Amino acid sequence: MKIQEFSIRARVRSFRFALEGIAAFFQSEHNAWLHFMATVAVFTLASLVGVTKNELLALVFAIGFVWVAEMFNTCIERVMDFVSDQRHKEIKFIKDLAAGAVLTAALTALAVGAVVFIPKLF
Ligand SMILES: Nc1ncnc2c1ncn2[C@@H]1O[C@H](COP(=O)(O)OP(=O)(O)OP(=O)(O)O)[C@@H](O)[C@H]1O
Repeated sequence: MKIQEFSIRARVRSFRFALEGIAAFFQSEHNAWLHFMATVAVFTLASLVGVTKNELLALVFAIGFVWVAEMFNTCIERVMDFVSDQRHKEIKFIKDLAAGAVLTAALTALAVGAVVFIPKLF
């Protein structure tokens, strides 16, 4: 593989493609809007009840973790649909595992949210 020279222009281009990817995620996936609303709700609640810097960091990481898991899940679903439009047990395994990863991330975020908010609310 040819090693390319570092170029600010190429980096800016890659960054633009990444932003286009995020925009496409919002345009094509209803789940993106659900995550967005959940993200707004969490930060609104955090500002209302007041959180420490460490609690805020935990919330930011937990939410980012869910966003990243959902985006990779979407990539995996798209790749699988592109590879084959037939039903296949290997595709089922791959898609179910990717969905399981999202669920794991969401449960992790729920646990973080519970640890941060429950003592402040009850
Ligand atoms: N080609 C296939 N072969 C076998 N099983 C499949 C196939 N495509 C989908 N499935 C099954 O259907 C489930 C849902 O797949 P699908 O691609 O429709 O995701 P989705 O329900 O749209 O997910 P999301 O709500 O995250 O967008 C998969 O987890 C898998 O169990």
